[in-house]
Amino acid sequence: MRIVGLTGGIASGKSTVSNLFKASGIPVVDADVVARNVLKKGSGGWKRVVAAFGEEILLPSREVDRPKLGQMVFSSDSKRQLLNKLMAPYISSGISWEILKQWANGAKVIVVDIPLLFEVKMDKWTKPIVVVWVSQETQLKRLMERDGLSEEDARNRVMAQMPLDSKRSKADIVIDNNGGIDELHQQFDKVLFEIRRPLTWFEFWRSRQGAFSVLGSVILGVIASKQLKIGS
Ligand SMILES: CC(C)(COP(=O)(O)OP(=O)(O)OC[C@H]1O[C@@H](n2cnc3c(N)ncnc32)[C@H](O)[C@@H]1O)[C@@H](O)C(=O)NCCC(=O)NCCS
Ligand SMILES: Nc1ncnc2c1ncn2[C@@H]1O[C@H](COP(=O)(O)OP(=O)(O)OP(=O)(O)O)[C@@H](O)[C@H]1O
Repeated sequence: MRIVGLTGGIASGKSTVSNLFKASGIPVVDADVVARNVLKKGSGGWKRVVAAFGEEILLPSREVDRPKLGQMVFSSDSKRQLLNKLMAPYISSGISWEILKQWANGAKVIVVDIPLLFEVKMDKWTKPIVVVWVSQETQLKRLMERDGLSEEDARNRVMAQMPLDSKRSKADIVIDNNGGIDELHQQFDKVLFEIRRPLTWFEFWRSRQGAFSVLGSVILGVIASKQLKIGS
């Protein structure tokens, strides 16, 4: 199985690109969705986060008040690191579980959309790595427009992540998303062509079909060697 890493910065356009992958029939594992499930009321992650940050981060429904927690952690490095530490094991096991489900479905190519791919060192599990890049100016503008944030809040969120230029330098494929949607579509078509190339042997063995082929060959080998022993 080919596990493509899709990353970038906040509001650089990852979800826009991952929607294009989904529309092309490629399954996408979305780390933000996994992280949201980890914070659902009553879950293990919720309990740890509430114990550490206090009940003031809860809404009357006892769900986490996400904008409030976001305000706290994006304006304080230590609080953000604490939140990351508490949620990391739940997020990584959630992502692994989602990948396993795609493996069991027989998927040959999947995309894992992880904003913090490099920061949480999951880049070693994904190849190729696609980085959706924009200039900081475009990033701030789109972030403020999409989330209705002040420039200061938007800057805090951007600064909470590894600089996009560093991510760009670690990419196998860069999508420059400074232009309009049509330009993005043109680049996407080339990326889709790349990631649909035939699997390498390693990727094939890592797929369900490959694992079953290896298992089948081992079983046949054992049967054949037993037959040979009986015959001799
Ligand atoms: C702080 C929270 C509650 C704010 O929720 P909110 O709904 O406002 O934002 P959302 O989850 O949609 O995230 C939006 C974007 O913020 C960025 N972001 C989220 N968490 C972090 C973080 N810990 N550090 C840096 N950037 C982050 C990502 O680019 C993400 O795509 C939420 O982001 C969260 O639980 N973050 C910690 C979990 C995490 O690390 N998520 C990233 C998945 S790898
Ligand atoms: N090429 C583009 N031209 C104009 N607007 C765009 C383009 N690409 C994305 N956008 C807009 O920019 C905003 C951010 O895009 P998107 O939500 O895909 O980013 P993201 O990287 O997934 O963000 P996050 O890290 O917060 O999940 C959205 O409002 C989206 O509609």
